[in-house]
Amino acid sequence: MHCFPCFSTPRNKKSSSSDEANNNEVKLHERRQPDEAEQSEETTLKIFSFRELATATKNFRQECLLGEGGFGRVYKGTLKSTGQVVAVKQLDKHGLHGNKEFQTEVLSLGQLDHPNLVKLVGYCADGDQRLLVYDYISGGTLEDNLQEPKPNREPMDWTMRMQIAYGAAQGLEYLHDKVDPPVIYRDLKASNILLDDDLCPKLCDFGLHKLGPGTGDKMMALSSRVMGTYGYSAPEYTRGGTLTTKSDVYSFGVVLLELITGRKALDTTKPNDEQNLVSWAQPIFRDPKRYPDMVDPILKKKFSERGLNQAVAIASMCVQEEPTARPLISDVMVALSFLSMSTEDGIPTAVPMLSFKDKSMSIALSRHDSNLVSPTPEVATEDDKSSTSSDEESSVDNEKEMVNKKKKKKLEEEDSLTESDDGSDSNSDDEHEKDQESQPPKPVDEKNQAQSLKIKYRYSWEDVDINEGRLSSKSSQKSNDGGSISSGYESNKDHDDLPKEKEEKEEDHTHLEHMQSSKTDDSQSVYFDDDDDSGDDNEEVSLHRVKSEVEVGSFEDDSGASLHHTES
Ligand SMILES: Nc1ncnc2c1ncn2[C@@H]1O[C@H](COP(=O)(O)OP(=O)(O)OP(=O)(O)O)[C@@H](O)[C@H]1O
Repeated sequence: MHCFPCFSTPRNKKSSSSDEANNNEVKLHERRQPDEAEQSEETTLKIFSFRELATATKNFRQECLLGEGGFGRVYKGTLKSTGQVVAVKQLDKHGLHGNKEFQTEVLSLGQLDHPNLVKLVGYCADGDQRLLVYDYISGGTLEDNLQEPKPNREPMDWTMRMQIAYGAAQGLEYLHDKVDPPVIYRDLKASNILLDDDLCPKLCDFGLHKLGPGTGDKMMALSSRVMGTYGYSAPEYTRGGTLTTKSDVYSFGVVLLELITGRKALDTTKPNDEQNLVSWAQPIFRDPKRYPDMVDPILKKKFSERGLNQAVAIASMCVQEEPTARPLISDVMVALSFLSMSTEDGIPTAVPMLSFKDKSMSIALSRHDSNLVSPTPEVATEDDKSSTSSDEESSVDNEKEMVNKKKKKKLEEEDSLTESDDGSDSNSDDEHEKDQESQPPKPVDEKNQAQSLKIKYRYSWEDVDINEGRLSSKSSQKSNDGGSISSGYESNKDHDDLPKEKEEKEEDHTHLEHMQSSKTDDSQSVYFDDDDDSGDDNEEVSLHRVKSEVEVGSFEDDSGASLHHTES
């Protein structure tokens, strides 16, 4: 897959020179990044004369016209000085800012720099002409690629679609979280996502209005004309015009749905009840058995059930009516980073819930994938609900005993296998593991999750290296056989593997602190919370190279919560 190189995080360059104009260029200091307050960046925007751009676009000839949008016409051009191919956006004159305002806005746009954003190369403010010059992106829009695939191009497969979603999420995450003040996109849609020749997505048309500082949920008042496109606009925005970063998350959810289904956000050629993609999808969200039916038929069922379930779970979270219920784009991005990985068997690795800033994403995904949270019935009993801490200690002893018994049994089984296998057992573990991984995920009994106090879980963690531009993963499980633990995590593997794997993987693990499991009022929910105020550190760990042993305590009930929390 060619797409990953452009997904890497841009490296910040240190600024050394001044911001004064130099040789037809304006040098500026980049907006401060929140995590690098003392570092400033330098970016360069070219100032073009109208004549230069007229030459580049053959005098804005019709044959160079790429299209026309809400802000004006866009032409393809070639800069005479450098030979660079560009897209020149000639802004409609009516309602344009004055020169100073325009420059201020453009200069701040020029500071935005991310591999998943179309780069602003320069601008022209000549007389009453206002033009923006962007890198030309040759692969067309996502909308065109989905709706009218080029004859010489294979239709986008499932993994490619998830990679496009992942790239778009990265661009949006940059605007929301890495730029200060955050930039609300306002008009995210499939026709504003351009694809390069490698199908790497680039968001265009962002930030054409300056946004004020946010409070709370980065709520920002809409100060200028209403934007957005029907079918993509969040309901709160359509109703009252209030824009937040969560409005962008809604639009992103619609784009993700388009990638999954191959349908348009709004398609007036369809029957009434199918015209609006979100309205059509809502009842299906509640019925996972119907998920395969919503997938783009062009994919010919070439997708994994787990990947589909999780992608639909993410999309359905994003398009929730209530903005605060929608996930953060950073969590969406993390989830998609896992769903977009190519694996040998085509089945995406399970998403480690530790990666998320917000619990809601873990909950939604765990409902769709027993690899994330899967209770084992063997130790969960009704009586356990009223257990005391001494009960729990003895339960730990019982668990240890059980683990030891299983370990013994497993060793005996392996011995007999070795004898009968004539030395060919070197691969047997791998094969055994593969067999188990290929098993369909066990359904999650959510009720049982919430009620059981002595649920044992094992956690399936991933080893991810996003920084190097490639994503690799391996799964491992680990249990706890010591310490006052009353619960752990469970993957979709059998418990029988547990002790052996523990021995094999133990030295690889670093410890992730302060994980809790709690029961909430909502009997459907199991929360995995980060108890540490410095949660960001943990997120940082999980985003980059996650090797963690997770140990989980449990709440007894809502009233007399007895939280057990052990670090080892
Ligand atoms: N940097 C670019 N490289 C290549 N094509 C581009 C570029 N920017 C815009 N285009 C193309 O120019 C056309 C007009 O784009 P523009 O973004 O102005 O409008 P739109 O996305 O069609 O509508 P809207 O204004 O509602 O977003 C589109 O077909 C778009 O794909």
